[in-house]
Amino acid sequence: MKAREVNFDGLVGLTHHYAGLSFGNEASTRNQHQLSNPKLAAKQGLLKMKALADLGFAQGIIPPHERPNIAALRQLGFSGSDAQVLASAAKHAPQLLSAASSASAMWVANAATVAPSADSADGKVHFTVANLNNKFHRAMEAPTTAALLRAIFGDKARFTVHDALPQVALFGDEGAANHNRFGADYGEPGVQLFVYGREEAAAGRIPSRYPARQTREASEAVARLHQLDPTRTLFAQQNPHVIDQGVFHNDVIAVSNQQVLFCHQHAFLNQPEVLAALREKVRGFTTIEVPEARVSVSDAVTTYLFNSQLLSRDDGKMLLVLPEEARRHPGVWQYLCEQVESDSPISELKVFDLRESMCNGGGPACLRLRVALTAQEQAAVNPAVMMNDTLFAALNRWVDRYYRDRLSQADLADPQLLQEGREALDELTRLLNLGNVYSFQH
Ligand SMILES: N=C(N)NCCC[C@H](NC(=O)CCC(=O)O)C(=O)O
Repeated sequence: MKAREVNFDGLVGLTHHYAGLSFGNEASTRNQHQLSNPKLAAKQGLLKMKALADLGFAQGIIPPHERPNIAALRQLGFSGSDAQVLASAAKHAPQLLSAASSASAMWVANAATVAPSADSADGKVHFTVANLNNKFHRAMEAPTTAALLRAIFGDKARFTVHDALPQVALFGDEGAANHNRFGADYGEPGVQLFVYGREEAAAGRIPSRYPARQTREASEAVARLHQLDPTRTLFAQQNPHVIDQGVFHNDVIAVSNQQVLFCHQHAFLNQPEVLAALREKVRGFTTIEVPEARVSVSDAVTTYLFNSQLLSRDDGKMLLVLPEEARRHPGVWQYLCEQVESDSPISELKVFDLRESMCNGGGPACLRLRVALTAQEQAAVNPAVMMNDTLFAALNRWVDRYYRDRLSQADLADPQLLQEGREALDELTRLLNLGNVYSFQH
C-alpha cells in the first residue's frame, strides 16, 4: 500500500530555558544559565514546520506540556499554594524547579518510537511513549506525551499508543532518536534498526564518561509491543566512544530515510557488521558514511550535521534539512556541497536557524517525530494539528500573545508565568481540538 512520511514537530513551550540538566549533552552543559528567548524559539520551530509544509511535506505539530510541573514539585515535598510551592522550590532547590519547568518535551524525536502499520502483525500504527528514564526533567514527560498522542492519533482501529515502559534504568528508552526504519515505499514492510547504548544483562562495552541512555532491553520490549517481524528487526549498539564525545542519542551521529543511511564512520560499535546486516536485509541499501578525516566526531556534535532530516521529494530525490551551524562550518559545508554535486542521494540542502533549541542540544531531527501513514491513516489523524497557512498564522498570534522574549532561571518562580502557561495551553487545546489533555484542565 502507498504511504507517506508525516513529520510531527514539537512546539516549544513557554518556559524554554537553559538549565544544564542533561549531563552528556554538551550544549546543555555549556549553555547553562544563558538567557533564553522562548518566543523566538517557538517562532524558529514554526518557521521550519511552515517552510516544509509549503514545500509539500506533510507536517503536523505536537503541543508543549504544562510547566512548571507543580504536581512533580509537590511529589518532592514542596507544599502550600502553587505560588508557595514555586517560591520554596526556587529557594531550596533551584535545579529541581528548573527540571520541573523544562520545555524539553519540544524534542519529540524522544516522545515515542513509532512502527508503521506495514511492519506490525496487527496492521496498526504503534507508538510506545518513551520513558526518558535517564533524566528527571525528561522522565516526567511520559504521561502527558501519552495523552497528547492519544488526542492526535485517537482512532483505536488504526492507532495503538502504548504507555511508557517501566520507569527503571533497565528499560531506559529515548524513543525514535535511537531508531531507524528502512525500506522502499513507506507503505511496504520495512526493516527496523534499534540502536542502544548499553545492555544491562551483558558485560559489554559501555561509555566511561557519559551515560548510555537507551538499553537493549528497552528496544527489545518496544519491538515486541509493536509486533514486529523478528527477521526484519535489527539491534545495534551505539559506539560507546562517541557517546563519551557527546553523542547522547543515535540521531546525533546518523539519520536514515527509505534505503539510505547517512552516518559517521564511528556511529556504531562493529560498524562493518551492522552495515553488512542492513545490506543483506534492505533491498537497495545505500550508505553515505562520513569519514573522520572529513568530519570529526567533535565537529559532528557541534554542527549537528547528522541531526538533520533526510526527506524524500516527489521526484524521488532527497532533501537534507540542516541547522545553520552546519552551514557555518567550512569543512562540513564543503562536504555537503560535494554530496549535492555528486550522484549522492542527497540532492538538495535546506538550512534553518534553530539556535534557541540548538543551544540545548536539539537540532532539526530532535524536533520531529516521523510517522509513516497510509492515506486512510492520515485521514484519521486529528486534522487540527496539521500545519497550513491558517494554523501557522493562528499559532504565531498565539505565541505573540503569551510568550516571553527572555527567561532566566529566576523567572521560573514567578507565579504569573505558571498562570500565563495555563491560559496559553487552555487556548491551544481549543485551537488544536485536543480536548482536556492537561491536568490543570481536569
Ligand atoms: N537528540 C534528540 N533527539 N533530542 C535532543 C534532546 C535534547 C535534550 N536537552 C535537554 O533536555 C536540555 C535541557 C536543559 O539543560 O535545560 C536532552 O538532552 O534530552
